Amino acid sequence: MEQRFVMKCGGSTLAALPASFFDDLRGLQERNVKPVIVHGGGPAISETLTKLGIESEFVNGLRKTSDEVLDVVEMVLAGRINKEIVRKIQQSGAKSIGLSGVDGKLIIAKPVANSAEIGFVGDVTDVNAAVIEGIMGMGYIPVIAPIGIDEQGQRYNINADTAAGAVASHLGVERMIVVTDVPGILKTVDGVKKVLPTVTVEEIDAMIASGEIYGGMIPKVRAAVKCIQGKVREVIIVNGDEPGVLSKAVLEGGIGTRIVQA
Ligand SMILES: Nc1ncnc2c1ncn2[C@@H]1O[C@H](COP(=O)(O)OP(=O)(O)O)[C@@H](O)[C@H]1O
Ligand SMILES: CC(=O)N[C@@H](CCC(=O)OP(=O)(O)O)C(=O)O
Repeated sequence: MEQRFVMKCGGSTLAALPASFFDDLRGLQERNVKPVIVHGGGPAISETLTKLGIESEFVNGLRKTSDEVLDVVEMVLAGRINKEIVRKIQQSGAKSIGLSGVDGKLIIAKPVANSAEIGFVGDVTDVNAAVIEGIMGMGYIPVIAPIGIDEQGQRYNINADTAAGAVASHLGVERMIVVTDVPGILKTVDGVKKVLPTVTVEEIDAMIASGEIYGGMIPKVRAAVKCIQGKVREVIIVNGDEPGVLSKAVLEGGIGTRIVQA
């Protein structure tokens, strides 16, 4: 039976993902375990902004996005990064189509509550699941850049974890896998950092309050909590460096941190 999952690939790890990672992805696709990829690329956006003499500013982890910054975000995410992932998947022998949330009105967005302060940053209001399902139905792996659009045609920059969680929820997949540069959620126990195998929603709230979860991990766990409150059964946070990480996470378990309802 076909199984589907959403995979979020963070900018922290994209450049370092080995060819074997994409071979693993192809292997899953061949076993009827079908991925939908949503990617980030924060570091690459910041790098390009620096080259253009534009400073990067963040408010609670979200990039302040003027119209000028939005052009760069779209250029880097929907252009360079998106096509790089599509090329790597194709090199592994699988089929892939890259698009942004603008294409086919895939990701419908509205301004975030504090948009007066941070500009064109969006929250997802709807996902056009039929377009994604159509691409998957043709045997292609969809690769989605987190740019949203509203009914007036305005573009929005969306945090990639938030976008991935919304895609997972709207597709009603069983599982979301968040690929990043750490082996899971880390907690210091007796002075030693350990990967937590499983974390519940209550534990996450406590770890954010105590500062044990901070920075880029916050949007991940918030997106995870939101989607497991819907149809998604589990979210697994893993390190892209680990050999065979995807098939282990999907088929075997026992890797990374699983975020579960209770
Ligand atoms: N409790 C935690 N466990 C692991 N990583 C954490 C934790 N709290 C914060 N982090 C940070 O979150 C980072 C991953 O988020 P981020 O850099 O935004 O990655 P990505 O580009 O993959 O979205 C880690 O490299 C780490 O610095
Ligand atoms: C609103 C907002 O902050 N958007 C992010 C989108 C990219 C992203 O989320 O990339 P990572 O997954 O690599 O962090 C940004 O502009 O950096």
